[in-house]
Amino acid sequence: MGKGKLAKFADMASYPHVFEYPYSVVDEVPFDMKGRWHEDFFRNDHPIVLELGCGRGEYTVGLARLYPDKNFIGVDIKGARMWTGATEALREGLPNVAFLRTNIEVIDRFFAEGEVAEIWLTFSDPQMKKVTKRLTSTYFMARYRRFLQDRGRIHLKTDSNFLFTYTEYMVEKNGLPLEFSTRDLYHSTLAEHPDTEEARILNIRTYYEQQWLDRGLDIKYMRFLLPQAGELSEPEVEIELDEYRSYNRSKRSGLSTAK
Ligand SMILES: C[S@@+](CC[C@H](N)C(=O)[O-])C[C@H]1O[C@@H](n2cnc3c(N)ncnc32)[C@H](O)[C@@H]1O
Repeated sequence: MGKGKLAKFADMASYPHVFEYPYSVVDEVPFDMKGRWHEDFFRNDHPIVLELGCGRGEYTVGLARLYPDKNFIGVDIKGARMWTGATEALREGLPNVAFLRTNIEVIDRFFAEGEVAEIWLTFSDPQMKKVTKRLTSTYFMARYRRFLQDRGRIHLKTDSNFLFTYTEYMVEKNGLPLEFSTRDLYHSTLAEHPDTEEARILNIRTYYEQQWLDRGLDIKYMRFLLPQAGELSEPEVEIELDEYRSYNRSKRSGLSTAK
């Protein structure tokens, strides 16, 4: 039988590579490692890559295996999910993996200016009702800028047409350099070049990704850079909502488009 939540939480509290700072304690407990992840935890100067909303941490662990010369930190608020990746990394003895359990809204409290090289957003909730909750909104981009290197790379892998379309508009409106974009990952680039490094990276499948693939949905992927210069502005566009999300989402607004 699998472990229950309490046993997972106990494991997490004892893991040396897991840092737990949910919103409720973040004001009271100082975080001494801001600006010191290289020196105090990884003990190298390799680039740091975050997976925001990592769930079970498939990308954090999968990328860490592929790139021993980079450091990976999975971030999520759900400890029982994160336990899976954290336990795998520990069992394999991966020295380049950490997990941070916190709310992404306060992510800039944990990293100093320029400390992070790349961000992965994997199957993030599209947050169709509220733009400031969307992880690719300019609200979050402004936060990422506080710790991401100039022209740091952001990867978005998603099933959501809404989130992908919104992000395309956001990138275009702000003139962010777009490195790559596809609306049907597994029937285009990867199928044509299965042996490339890019294919190895993009073939890592997350828990949510597998569920959407099983339903026959196309997986979308884009990669863009976030320069430090220039003011960011929100795109004012109406985007069609993802209808299928109503299957497993309890509340819907009844609208068919959103900004
Ligand atoms: C749809 S799941 C995707 C999980 C994983 N990336 C995957 O593909 O299987 C979204 C994840 O983001 C986390 N999340 C969403 N908003 C968050 C926030 N503001 N702060 C921390 N975690 C958040 C949730 O807890 C959840 O695990």
